[in-house]
Amino acid sequence: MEDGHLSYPRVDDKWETESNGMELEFCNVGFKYPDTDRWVLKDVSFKIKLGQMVALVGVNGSGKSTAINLFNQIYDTTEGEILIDGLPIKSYRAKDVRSAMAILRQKHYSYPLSLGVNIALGCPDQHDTVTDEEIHEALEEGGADAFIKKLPEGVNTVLSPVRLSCFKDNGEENEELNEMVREKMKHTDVSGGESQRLAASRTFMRLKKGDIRFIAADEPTSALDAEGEMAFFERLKAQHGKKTVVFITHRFGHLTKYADLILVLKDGCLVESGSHDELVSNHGEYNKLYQAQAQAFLSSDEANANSDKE
Ligand SMILES: Nc1ncnc2c1ncn2[C@@H]1O[C@H](COP(=O)(O)OP(=O)(O)OP(=O)(O)O)[C@@H](O)[C@H]1O
Repeated sequence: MEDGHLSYPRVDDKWETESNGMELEFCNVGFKYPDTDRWVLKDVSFKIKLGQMVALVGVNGSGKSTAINLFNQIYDTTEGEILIDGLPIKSYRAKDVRSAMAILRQKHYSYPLSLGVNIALGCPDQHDTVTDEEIHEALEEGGADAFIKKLPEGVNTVLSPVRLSCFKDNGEENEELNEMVREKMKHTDVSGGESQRLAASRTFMRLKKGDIRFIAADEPTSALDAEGEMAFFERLKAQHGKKTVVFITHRFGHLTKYADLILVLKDGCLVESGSHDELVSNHGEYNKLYQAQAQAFLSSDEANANSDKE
């Protein structure tokens, strides 16, 4: 992709003072992954205002994560364009725009370094100036502090160490030293939910440093227990009005009801947009997905009455 020449954030009159988020606009965006023929996004248009909290919903494969990949300039649009703060995304230096974003993805990786360093790497440019206190705060915010305290080596634990081998001068492996290294390099397992808490902590660390204006969270709580999910949502809600937040979720409830705007994707098309109440009363795709979950909490009489209404 060609890099732009403008620095971000913009430094002209209006945008210099407007630091409470990032304005994002999709203008008739169409997208096919490289070397494929299928349109994954088709003629998608929407605008997200500064400081808004937006939910991106839709069934599996509807194109939600792809939209985040385009915000983050992992790929270029095939058709249409994306505007940031009123200008085409391509006119800015990609590094500047990415530095203003914190993206919490579905798949996250742990580097073969201590947990503390993994969290500090939330801000790669400044990881060596991060203090122990900041790491502990980020772990608390991501809900990872309790399980890390139980690990014998705490924040110094290395989850997946690199496998090392020791050789003698003659090129044969040195079994005695290998045994010592194996002992030191023991693999520590964490659960799916714990791993998600670590990824969230890395994102909260990123929010502490630098000028982050946009947060995207792709199914950030899919593996969390109910309490962990609620705590994470509260942390995210605290950013409302200060940063622009987009989250992808399959769980309809707490955060979707609170969102300023819900965008509903189906087969790569934006089929609905509005608030929770508006979309429920539309009786369209959102309501169908919402009711599928809500029915599980209703008594059988209420559920029957609802299905009669549909
Ligand atoms: N790298 C890729 N190359 C080709 N096709 C891809 C690639 N990544 C995703 N796709 C396809 O694009 C479509 C949209 O995928 P995407 O991950 O955006 O959906 P999603 O709505 O986020 O799904 P989910 O709810 O399952 O996470 C899917 O059909 C998927 O198979």
